[in-house]
Amino acid sequence: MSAVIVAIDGPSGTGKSSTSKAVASALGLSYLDTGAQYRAITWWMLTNGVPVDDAEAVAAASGKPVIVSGTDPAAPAISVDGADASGPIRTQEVTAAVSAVSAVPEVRARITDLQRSIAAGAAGGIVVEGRDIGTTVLPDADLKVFLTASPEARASRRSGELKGKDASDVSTTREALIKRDQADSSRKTSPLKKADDAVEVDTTELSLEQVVECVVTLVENAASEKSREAGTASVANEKAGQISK
Ligand SMILES: Nc1ncnc2c1ncn2[C@@H]1O[C@H](COP(=O)(O)OP(=O)(O)OP(=O)(O)O)[C@@H](O)[C@H]1O
Ligand SMILES: Nc1ccn([C@@H]2O[C@H](COP(=O)(O)O)[C@@H](O)[C@H]2O)c(=O)n1
Repeated sequence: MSAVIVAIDGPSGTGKSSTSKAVASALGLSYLDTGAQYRAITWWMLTNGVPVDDAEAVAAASGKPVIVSGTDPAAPAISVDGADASGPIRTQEVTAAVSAVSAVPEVRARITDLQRSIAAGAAGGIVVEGRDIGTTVLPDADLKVFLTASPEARASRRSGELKGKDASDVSTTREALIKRDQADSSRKTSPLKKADDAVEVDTTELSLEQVVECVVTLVENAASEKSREAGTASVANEKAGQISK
């Protein structure tokens, strides 16, 4: 399969991470969780005493943390200043603060550069998931997918995940998801938005396996199309070369 760049965006809890990891594993592609990077910078702000609601203070500190993301879908990794951050970035404290930090333009500029350089280095192709991948980070991606699901389905999936760890009930989880989506959709810089040329997949009534199957097919079709276009271009170049001889 040719080295495809796949952008998967959508609101919280629609299945972006689960789907992206499974699709990347199935097709031998790299994987990048961009939400983890925004969580990592937020965690750094919190642990270094930067007031996360003070956009100027966040902007001034945004160049300080060294964030390194792994791209193996079987073992997604993220470190901040050399320390493994995969656990700490999933706390409720980080989840509650991440939308404020990710709305700061200086933070987005820095993380976007990082994401583009990781995607450019993925020689075998990559699945990149987030909120603004299709619209801003990789507007020339070979395939853009926008996952959606009803707030009820998303809340019930998340509550199932949190059982035993957190007292959140479905309705509290639902309100928190909606609040985060509103903040992410209404920020000025690169808001959460479906790209005009993205394929929308409503996962409300689908199992994870069905979503993965659907996206794998979309990626395979995009890869075939890319190979066909590359073949057509090389034949055209060859003909142009013969004519100019
Ligand atoms: N189609 C599906 N059916 C049932 N459960 C699903 C489906 N897709 C994902 N899930 C489950 O829903 C939960 C949230 O999925 P996931 O973390 O992949 O979503 P996400 O869009 O990446 O969320 P976030 O943006 O908040 O990180 C997980 O527990 C996952 O196993
Ligand atoms: N491309 C992205 C990805 C994420 N964000 C912000 O990070 C938050 C956490 O994302 P998760 O996928 O880990 O839940 C998210 O709520 C956004 O604020 C972003 O801005 N752009």
